[in-house]
Amino acid sequence: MRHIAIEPMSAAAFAPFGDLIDTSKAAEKLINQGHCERFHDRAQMEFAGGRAGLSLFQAKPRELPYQLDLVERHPEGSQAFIPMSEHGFLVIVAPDQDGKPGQPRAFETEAGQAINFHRGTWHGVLTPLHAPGLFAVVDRIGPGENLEEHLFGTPYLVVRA
Ligand SMILES: NC(=O)N[C@@H](O)C(=O)O
Ligand code: NI
Repeated sequence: MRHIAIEPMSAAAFAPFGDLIDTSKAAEKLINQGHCERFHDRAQMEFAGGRAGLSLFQAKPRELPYQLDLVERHPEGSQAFIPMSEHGFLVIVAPDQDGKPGQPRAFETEAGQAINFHRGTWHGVLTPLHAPGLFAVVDRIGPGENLEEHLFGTPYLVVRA
């Protein structure tokens, strides 16, 4: 089985696929009488022909090595995964190659980080590595199909480098 080594997550490495959302860059605003830093407007979200939806996902934590059988994409909108617990999680993406996913890449976030897949980005489904696996998800609610799946002929195995 082909291996994918987990890469260190960074905004630059993830930029072709989406936004890494965290507090590493200084807050733009100090609000609430100085009691709160606002890390303002940190994701490029799209909800073509629909609206933004906020859902909770209760996902089963996975073990590493992780067998990757499938990636998917949302042609009409972005999708943000926001952990509701202080844990990192596994993020898998792939470039598009003529309508099919190219070589997948794997990242592991740090506690306190969220991600937003840009519209149409090939990605693995929500993959927690720690319980409770509870996430807020912001994505498109609207008419028409917004899910395209690709099953790999041969699965990949995601491993720590
Ligand atoms: N299908 C769904 O609601 N979730 C997936 O899009 C996912 O990326 O986990
Ligand atoms: Ni998705």
